[in-house]
Amino acid sequence: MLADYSPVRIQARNSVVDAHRVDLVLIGARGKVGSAFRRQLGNRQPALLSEANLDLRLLAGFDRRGFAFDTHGIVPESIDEHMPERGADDVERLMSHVGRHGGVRTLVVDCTASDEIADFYPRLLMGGMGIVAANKRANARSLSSYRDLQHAARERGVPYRYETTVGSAIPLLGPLRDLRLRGERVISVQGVLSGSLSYILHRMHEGCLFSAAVAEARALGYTEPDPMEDLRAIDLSRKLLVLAREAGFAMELEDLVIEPFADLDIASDDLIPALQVADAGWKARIASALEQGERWVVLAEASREGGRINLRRVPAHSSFAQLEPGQNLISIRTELQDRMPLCVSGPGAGVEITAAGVLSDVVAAAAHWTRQD
Ligand SMILES: NC(=O)C1=CN([C@@H]2O[C@H](COP(=O)(O)OP(=O)(O)OC[C@H]3O[C@@H](n4cnc5c(N)ncnc54)[C@H](OP(=O)(O)O)[C@@H]3O)[C@@H](O)[C@H]2O)C=CC1
Ligand SMILES: N[C@@H](CC=O)C(=O)O
Repeated sequence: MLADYSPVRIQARNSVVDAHRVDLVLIGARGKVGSAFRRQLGNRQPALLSEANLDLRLLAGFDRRGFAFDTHGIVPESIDEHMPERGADDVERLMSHVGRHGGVRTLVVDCTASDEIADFYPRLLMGGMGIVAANKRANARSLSSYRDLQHAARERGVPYRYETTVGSAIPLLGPLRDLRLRGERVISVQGVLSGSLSYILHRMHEGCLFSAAVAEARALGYTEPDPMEDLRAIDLSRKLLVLAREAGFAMELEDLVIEPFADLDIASDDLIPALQVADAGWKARIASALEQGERWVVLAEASREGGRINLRRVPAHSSFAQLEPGQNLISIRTELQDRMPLCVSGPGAGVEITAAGVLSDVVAAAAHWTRQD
């Protein structure tokens, strides 16, 4: 039996006796998105109980360093730097505990950027647990492993949602799925899909140096834990792969032609000073585009034939050049929406907005799951 480790245990909730309970296990509990998610969850728990009859309990939260668990639920904001150290087999024991409690639905919320955690997904889904992920890794592996996850979720009747993995909280993957369910074939997707690169380019067009713009994007929480994943367009290629697959294109990473935004080999620790070598080159490139009435954008696009990510000069009046710093814009062409493609836009990155998108996924997953009672 697992010991209860929680720093603060919640009070018993007797007011809504018929509430539908869903337990949450939060991974990456003290990361930027994970922490914002906990704050937002804590704020919304009473309203979700009284207005939506949903009793969302944080059963456990952990990261690489710490681990908290309580069968009654943890006060989300109470997870902090004093969380007990994680033991070697804590996670394994938590998973077996959850597995034994078949009556209570458990949603695992992945706010990491970890491959190790993505490795767990098949087991979680097959074990009857739902998943909400901000982590893109699992869906950006081979097409067959992407399909296996979809299949496992369907077969076990458990939710698997990852709306924030493309376009942060912009409703994109859900509407795309709806289009396909009603039989509308997607022809192509095209857009500015990276929040950090959108921000960095915007700031450079305003006169900011490249290295300083990257530092700002990192400080604002727009970049990946390793910002080189954004600069090399690795994160963006994961997003494009997920978007293309959700659009119905049978795409592998090898089908994408990827031009890195900045192809530098730099470790995360000394990143900003090392990036200064590229400042002058970027300054000249930006000046030359502006002189011609153009702006640089990083566009990602995919169709059945393949996909491409590249840095392009576009007229300054074009929609892709007019975006706010960090904004994304995605244009979806379908059989019925070809001449006038469907366009969605909004903040493409940011800690609070991403956490809000994760919370939306959690609420939607829990509401849908418990409706089956
Ligand atoms: N920021 C944004 O705008 C958006 C972010 N996302 C995604 O959200 C995710 C989180 O980003 P962010 O919060 O900025 O990242 P952070 O680096 O701030 O947080 C990552 C968290 O994951 C934990 N973690 C890493 N590996 C493991 C592991 N093997 N086991 C358990 N915990 C682990 C870390 O714990 P520890 O500190 O102990 O290492 C940390 O708590 C990423 O996948 C990102 O792509 C998605 C959309 C937008
Ligand atoms: N690093 C990402 C954040 C969201 O996934 C980006 O820049 O878009």
